[in-house]
Amino acid sequence: MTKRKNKGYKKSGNKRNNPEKQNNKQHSPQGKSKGSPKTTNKPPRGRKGIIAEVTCTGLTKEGKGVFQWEGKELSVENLLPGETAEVIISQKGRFTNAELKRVIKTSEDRVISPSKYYYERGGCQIHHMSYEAQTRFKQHTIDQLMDPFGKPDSIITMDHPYGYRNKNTMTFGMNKKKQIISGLYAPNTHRIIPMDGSMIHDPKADEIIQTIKGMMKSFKMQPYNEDTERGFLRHVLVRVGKNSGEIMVVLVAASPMFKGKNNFIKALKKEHPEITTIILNINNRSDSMVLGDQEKVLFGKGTITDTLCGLEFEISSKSFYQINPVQTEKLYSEAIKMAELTGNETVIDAYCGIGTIGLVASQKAGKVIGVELNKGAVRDAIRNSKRNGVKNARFYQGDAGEFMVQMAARGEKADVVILDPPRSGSDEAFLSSIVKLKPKRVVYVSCNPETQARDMKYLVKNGYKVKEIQPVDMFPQTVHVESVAKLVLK
Ligand SMILES: C[S@@+](CC[C@H](N)C(=O)[O-])C[C@H]1O[C@@H](n2cnc3c(N)ncnc32)[C@H](O)[C@@H]1O
Repeated sequence: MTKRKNKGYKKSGNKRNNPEKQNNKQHSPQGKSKGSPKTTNKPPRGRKGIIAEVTCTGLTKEGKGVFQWEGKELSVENLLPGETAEVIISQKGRFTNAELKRVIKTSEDRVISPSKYYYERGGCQIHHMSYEAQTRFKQHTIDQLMDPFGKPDSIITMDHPYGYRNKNTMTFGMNKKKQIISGLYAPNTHRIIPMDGSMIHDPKADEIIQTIKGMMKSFKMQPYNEDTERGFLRHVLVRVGKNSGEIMVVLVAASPMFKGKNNFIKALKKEHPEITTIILNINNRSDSMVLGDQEKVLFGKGTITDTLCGLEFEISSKSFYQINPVQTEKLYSEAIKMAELTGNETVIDAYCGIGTIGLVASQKAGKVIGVELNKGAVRDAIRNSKRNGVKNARFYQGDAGEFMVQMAARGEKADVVILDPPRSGSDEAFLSSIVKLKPKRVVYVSCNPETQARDMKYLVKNGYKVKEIQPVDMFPQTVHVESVAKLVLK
């Protein structure tokens, strides 16, 4: 658990200016600093900007440093509260953009990130913050969002907040020198940031992806080009069973015509005998979905197995599986505690994925009913139920809201509802059915506390009371927070 301090986070407006103890170390994201800062009140249009010296007064929810400039509140990546810095300010259309040039006074919360992609971020928006400061930031975020319901507990932190992701996806492309690159898309674009790994990825998964990149040239395998719609390999997804050691590699290609397939697979297995299954996924879509519908197993059984909370789970390529298994065990244990199961209850596991929460709950419940939209995940859940010898759980495929409406219409009963919806949260059909079914307890697990708070507001208006909120740090180095809340029928 971490100490609860409130340092320089942005509340509303930009009134806070809380420079903590600072030193005068210089920190230059672009390597060099040139000349003295200039300021004018009109930033030029386009890429060239003007340089301004600013002081950071808080953080946005995306983890960007907030500062005032010419009467405007702006934000910039990689700047921390209390720090002064030179920023490059430019105008693009109606938007004023800021880019960090160099930090003049650093905060005691700043750390030298172990990532060599320090300024490219790749999803780790706050890896320049000490882990202690990250957890303070997250606690503050959740405290603010949950303010209408009471004070959340202290966030459950991770002992080793690196290398935790069990699923890595890298996109392939070509740089201007016609060299093959792999990396992550820059936020909100399809521009690839070349990276050969990340501090939060499983290192073995990164290693396999780099091997594939290295093999592409000799196998004359072209990366797919979205503009010309030519080429073959779009992405590589690697899933690692952190406890079992099993590894799945998914080659996402634009076409099923895989020239030299057998030799490629043979060579990859030779380099990485630890790979237990290889899948070819065909994605000829033009949207930003990584996986297409069509799949062919090229080697192994097409799934991996992992253990979680003492149970075994079979996972297929498209099924959701929590990406941080160490913290997932803590999260699930909180959720099960909140469910207060005595062995007799009927429990609904809504948005159940491959059945993980429901199967863990089944050991302490009378009966578990799971519902999930993704057909493959439901197949996995049924298989997982059998694999673990669970006799009191049933899994159904469908929309959780519609399923609950039908349950309510049939006058069925549920004692506890556990829901774990996607980032967009639940919907009115689902929530209004909870109100009709009247379970004694609702345990709401969420990776997006904003939509969780919105849905909890509905339940509170309609007869429920929030008893406990437990944040869990499932995504260290990023701004995301997981939260589990217990609501009881008044
Ligand atoms: C955050 S995941 C949780 C999965 C599972 N509880 C776990 O911990 O692994 C959300 C799940 O909701 C499923 N889902 C999304 N929309 C849904 C809907 N309308 N009805 C049912 N399931 C849905 C997704 O396929 C995904 O498996």
